[in-house]
Amino acid sequence: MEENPTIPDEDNNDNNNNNKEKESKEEKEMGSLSNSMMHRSSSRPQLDLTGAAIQGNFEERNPTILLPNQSDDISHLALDIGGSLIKLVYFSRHEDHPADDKRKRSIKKRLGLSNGNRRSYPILGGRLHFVKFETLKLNECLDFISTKQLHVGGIDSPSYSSRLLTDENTIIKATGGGAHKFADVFKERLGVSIDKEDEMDCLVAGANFLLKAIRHEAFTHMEGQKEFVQIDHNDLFPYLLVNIGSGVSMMKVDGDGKFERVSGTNVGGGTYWGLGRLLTNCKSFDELLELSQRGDNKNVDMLVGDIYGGLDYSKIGLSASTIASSFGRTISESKELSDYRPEDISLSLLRMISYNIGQISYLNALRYGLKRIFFGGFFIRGHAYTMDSISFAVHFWSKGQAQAMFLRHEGFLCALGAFLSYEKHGLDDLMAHQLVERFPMGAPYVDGKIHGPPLVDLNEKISWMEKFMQKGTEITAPVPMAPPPGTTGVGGFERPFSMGGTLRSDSSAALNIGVLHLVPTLDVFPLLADPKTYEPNTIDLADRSELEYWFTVLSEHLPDLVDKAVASEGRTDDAKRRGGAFARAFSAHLRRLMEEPAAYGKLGLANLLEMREECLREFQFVDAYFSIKQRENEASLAVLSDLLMELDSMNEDARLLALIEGVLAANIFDWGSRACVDLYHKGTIIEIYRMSRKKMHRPWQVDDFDAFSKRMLGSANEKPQPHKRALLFVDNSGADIVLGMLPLARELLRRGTEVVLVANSLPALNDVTAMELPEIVAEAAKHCDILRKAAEAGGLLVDAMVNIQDGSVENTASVPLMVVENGCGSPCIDFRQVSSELAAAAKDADLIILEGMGRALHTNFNAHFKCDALKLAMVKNQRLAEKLVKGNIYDCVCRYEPSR
Ligand SMILES: Nc1ncnc2c1ncn2[C@@H]1O[C@H](COP(=O)(O)OP(=O)(O)O)[C@@H](O)[C@H]1O
Ligand SMILES: CC(C)(COP(=O)(O)O)[C@@H](O)C(=O)NCCC(=O)O
Ligand SMILES: [Mn+2]
Repeated sequence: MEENPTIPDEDNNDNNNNNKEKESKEEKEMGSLSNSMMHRSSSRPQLDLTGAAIQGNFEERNPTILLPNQSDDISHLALDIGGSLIKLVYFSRHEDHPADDKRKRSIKKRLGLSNGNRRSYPILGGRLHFVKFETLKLNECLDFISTKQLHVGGIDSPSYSSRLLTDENTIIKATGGGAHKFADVFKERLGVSIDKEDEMDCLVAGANFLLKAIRHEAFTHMEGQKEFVQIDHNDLFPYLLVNIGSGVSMMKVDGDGKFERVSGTNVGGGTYWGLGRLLTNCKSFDELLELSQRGDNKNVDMLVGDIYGGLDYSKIGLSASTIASSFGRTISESKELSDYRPEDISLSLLRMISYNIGQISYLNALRYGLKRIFFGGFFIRGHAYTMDSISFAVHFWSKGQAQAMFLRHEGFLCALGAFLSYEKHGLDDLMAHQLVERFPMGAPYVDGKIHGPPLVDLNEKISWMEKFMQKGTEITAPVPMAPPPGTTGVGGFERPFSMGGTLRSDSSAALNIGVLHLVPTLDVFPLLADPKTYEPNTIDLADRSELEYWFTVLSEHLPDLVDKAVASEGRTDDAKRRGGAFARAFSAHLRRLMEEPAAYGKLGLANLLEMREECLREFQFVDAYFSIKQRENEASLAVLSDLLMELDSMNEDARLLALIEGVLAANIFDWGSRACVDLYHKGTIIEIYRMSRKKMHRPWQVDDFDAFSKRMLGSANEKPQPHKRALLFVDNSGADIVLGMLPLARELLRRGTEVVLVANSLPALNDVTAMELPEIVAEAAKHCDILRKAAEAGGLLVDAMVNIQDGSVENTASVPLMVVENGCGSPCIDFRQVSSELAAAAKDADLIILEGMGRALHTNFNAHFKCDALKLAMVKNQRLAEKLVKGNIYDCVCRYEPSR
């Protein structure tokens, strides 16, 4: 029986019929602008609860709940049934109907993006889930598969109706010994046939896929430090792959499908767990591993010093603390097993096995001249000390020539390989930029195991959260450590680093993998100067003081955010409960990341800010700032014509300056900044905007305005060509977009530059979304002919679009103003993963303008582009201002970098 309370398996079991009803009611209430956004949210998986029944004993803590009519996902499943664990990889695709609104259709036509010019993927977006069970508990695994109906149908099944009955011919790919051993059980229990795939083929296919497709898959782990390794696809082979499962396999991998099993050892994970269980009476693997964390193996191991009377054997380079013989000390004393501490036994065993595997691996790497060794298999279990021990052994025996690397999906290589062996799924072509890993409340906390039945609805997920978080705080508390043992190393390795104070409890920090979202429509932004070296984050949270600072900022902002989110849904009881759950979930993620910053891959500030938005969505807050955004848009639109008149009365030079000032001043409307939110209590939107404009004195803290102005306006005797197309990455709603970016867009249009407004695909804080923009532009166009004509030409005005049939007829009176979505739902932007429409729009662009702190400072401040780039932002945080621009809060950045 698992210790943990019932927990969700992933992020896809969280909707219910109530929410469907709620959404449709809100859709009506909120009118057309929100329509399509709501649609997005309802594209989340829906659970059909009709006919749901509790199966088995009602008294049981975690009864299995059967959902006979569950029609959420169409799934595809592959298994690796090993000697110790069953690993399951399954794919889910919810019936997604991406809003095919007019804007999208029109922009697709305009940019020549038809569905036909991309390759067609049988998997058009979906998610890969990773789950494991103990092989001894095969029944739990079968129940899980049958509850989730994973064995029914496949990715090509058109609908649930075709899945009602198990197809006699349903075939599931499986590998591992159990694929042979348990084939009959699968036939009997689930009515499916097992299609056996070769384990070694799968192992290598899985490893190659992960190394190619997941950006932060491989890492080194030395002396407690985890560091992700950027793998160059062209320089991956050959390598040694060591899979430490129950037993150990060592493969020399020369390419896709090209490998040889060069060695192995029978002393592996099964040995540690089996022998450990006999010697310590532990009831679970994790318990055994946790014991080792408090162990001191010098009580069990015979050290060089024990043999040499406390002296080093320096002639052959062995210190007194070197283990001469694992468990060797137990022969010389007349002690019983019960006289030894289980902690010491567990540690001694763990080191014996890890060193042994490390050494054999190195010898094989040496034998075949391989520099890199990747370690996989669940023996490693993301355990810091195990990885340190293996790394040490490889480093020690190779005298620093070889390096051990580990894989985040360590134990799932074979299962993933089996999954990849299905033909036609198109997965093998997926690239890193088409995969987004998310860490819903569940995945990181369940350790890939299922501790109870899948949750039926969001309500249940929230209850679980309430229970689990209480327990979770216990679990995530630091483990009290015994004083670090002094003399337990192999030559010079006095003690493994991770045994020191920073050790975390591994019962909460087990599998650091999330759910892999496959998004084939994502692209690398084509205007990045060098995609290979591009790093979006300006702030690296590997720096402890940065992490602590931003942890505090985000934690302090949480109550206000919850309040906004709950208010955005009318403060209903349901919203309040979800708000509480969101706060708990996000805090838990923050705590987890404070414990181990690299737990979910390389961590930058942008990842934290995105995770906050994802967490809100997980608890079905569609748009927490919806009404605030509307209010600010209205207030700003009301004064737009006055502003435009004022601008039009200026000469060209003064106007350009006023426009840039206007963008910087209006960037103050940021509901993500603590300082700004405090300001809003002090005046109306317009008052604050005026105050902000008044303070816009040049020189700004970063001030390349003159260079930009020269490029735009030239000098008296030289008038430059206008840019052909500008991409304006817009930020916040209200004054920011209406009084800042739209007037700037208008100026560019007036000068004959096509303008593409690039906005978020999904809401984040008070950022304006691509869905909302056409309506805002339409309103603004009422005050301005330039905007109207350009918006018409760009197919943006709905009325106009009706007349010109989907915007296909060009209006030659003006260069077009267009809107594209960026593919993100975050206040920041990662240019390695943008929407295909943005990538297409970028093709003809020769100017990009990034606006706001999220997109121009937290991310991309140091990014280089192939075209001219202008980065505009007000720094709304004191510490960032000091660090980044050696200035103060409310200073401004106008950074202009001509094309490279
Ligand atoms: N929860 C667990 N239960 C049992 N063994 C575990 C667990 N977590 C990690 N392990 C370790 O992982 C090993 C199995 O690794 P795995 O890669 O799944 O191999 P196999 O395919 O042989 O089952 C076990 O022998 C044990 O050392
Ligand atoms: C979330 C944000 C990046 C949004 O800024 P924007 O891109 O809208 O200019 C920014 O508000 C932020 O960094 N806030 C946290 C810092 C603070 O509260 O001081
Ligand atoms: Mn913003």
